Amino acid sequence: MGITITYSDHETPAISSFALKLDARLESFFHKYDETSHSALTYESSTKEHVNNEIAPWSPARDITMTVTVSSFETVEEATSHVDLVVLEVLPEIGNLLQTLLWGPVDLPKSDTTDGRSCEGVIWSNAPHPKWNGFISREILTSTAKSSNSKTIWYRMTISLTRTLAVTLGCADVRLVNAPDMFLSTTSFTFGISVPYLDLMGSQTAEKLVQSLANADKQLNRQFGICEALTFVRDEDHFGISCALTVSRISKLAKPYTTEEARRDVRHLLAEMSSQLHQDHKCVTITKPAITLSNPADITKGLILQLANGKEILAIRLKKFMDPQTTCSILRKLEAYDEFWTPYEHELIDATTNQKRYEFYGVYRPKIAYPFNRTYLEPPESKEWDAYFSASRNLGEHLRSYLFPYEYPVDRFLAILDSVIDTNVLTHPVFDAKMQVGMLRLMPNDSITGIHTDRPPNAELGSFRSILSANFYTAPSLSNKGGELLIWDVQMSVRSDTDIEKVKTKHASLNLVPEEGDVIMICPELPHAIAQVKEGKRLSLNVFFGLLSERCELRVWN
Ligand SMILES: O=C(O)CCC(=O)C(=O)O
Ligand SMILES: [Fe+2]
Repeated sequence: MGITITYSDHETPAISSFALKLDARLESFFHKYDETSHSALTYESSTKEHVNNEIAPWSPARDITMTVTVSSFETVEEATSHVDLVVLEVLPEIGNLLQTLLWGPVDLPKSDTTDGRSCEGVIWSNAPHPKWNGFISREILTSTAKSSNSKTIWYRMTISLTRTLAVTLGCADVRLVNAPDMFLSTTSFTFGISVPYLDLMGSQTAEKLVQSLANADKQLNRQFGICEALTFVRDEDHFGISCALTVSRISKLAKPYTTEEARRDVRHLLAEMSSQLHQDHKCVTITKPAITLSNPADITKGLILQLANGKEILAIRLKKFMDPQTTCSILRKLEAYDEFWTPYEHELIDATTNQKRYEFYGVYRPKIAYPFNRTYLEPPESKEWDAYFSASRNLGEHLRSYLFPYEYPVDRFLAILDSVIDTNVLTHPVFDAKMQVGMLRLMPNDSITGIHTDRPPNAELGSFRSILSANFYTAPSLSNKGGELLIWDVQMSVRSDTDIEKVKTKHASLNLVPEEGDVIMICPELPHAIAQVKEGKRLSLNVFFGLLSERCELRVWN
């Protein structure tokens, strides 16, 4: 059994001293637990690993997130025979322990019990803490699928320290392995809320905000049978207080959380907050959501159109699209061959002179893949175009053959997209040849990309109303290991360096932590960057799409 505690920011002195104190107490508890229980408990804390690592200057992370994950079962039989024991012994023990260690026993009333619409036995309580200015929410959520004889239990305690930092403590997740229906149909979305700093000066706004979110949050739980996490970010330079809210719906019916529902909930929260804060709606800004789909079949044409130009949603994540055991691990074998890789340079085009230059952003590509951006602004007879089309096999074909008998994940992804919106590999109109599809991108430890936008300047490719990109992530969970995908919800004039300079002074609107096997689609015309890789290597596979101006169809290339 493994327990991992991760802290997102060690640089802040308040956080590091808090983390070290908690570490010491937990370590001694886990040591005792090892001696008295039949199962060994391994304990890891991120404070041990990354104390000196730098946080990307624009990283919005200013909170602590500690996650305790308990997963000790390999087989259904084993899980079934132990689950009650584990739930009874381990969960209350860890939950109560963390609570007691930090603040002494607190009586959390089981104030709300609802059978929810789609899950059973949600116990949710939220209590103000007697000693300090904050609140604790504690959820025990169980869900039983009778058909598959499976049971899922979540336990989470969230502790928010008003105005200073937020902590999510103890997400103990006991999963039975034969419950694929349950996990396939879990859908969530994330959005951010921020309140301008001025309003917080000398006022009680922050406390009220916390309270109103807690109330709204309670209602959301009641309404949908969802579990959620709130994190608050204190950002003194720009926004004041901001918060990211992740809402997940657990539905046996595989019904995705629609954008309409997300919007309705955002409106609901906004109204709730405004009335409690006596504030004008305009003072509260709400960032657009990122949609997470656990089942790729839930993708729709509507979602893709909402992502176009970053107009309505900022990202679509397909969770665990690729199999870690096969596709991801086979692709990751390539990391070891230094001779396979060469620097990939990002193009920079001066908006006034139309001159291009290339800059190394810390990303490597396979030598056998000729980068399409080398052809930018080059005439058809140039050596760059010749190099792009002359290879007998392009990288996509190499990877398809390398992965055989496992599928090339881009093929399945394009087939799924094609079932909802016509999707074809772009045939270059001048060369009458198919473009390459799929670019591997390797970022070693410490690398970091600048904030950039992507749009090919070659008009002959077609007329596109929006560019989209999809990234397939092969690394084990990147959480707390850096390499987050940061997106700024700022509409740019085409290739404007001044706009990018302005963006650099702002915090990202969205900070996505890619996990092994995920695919994340974004609109790369919005400024985006990859935060510093802090551990291991970040290997991903990237594809670009153009949404045609005249027809609702996608063209694909790299
Ligand atoms: O690897 C990523 O997360 C983002 C890659 C990127 O820059 C893009 O999709 O345009
Ligand atoms: Fe990009």
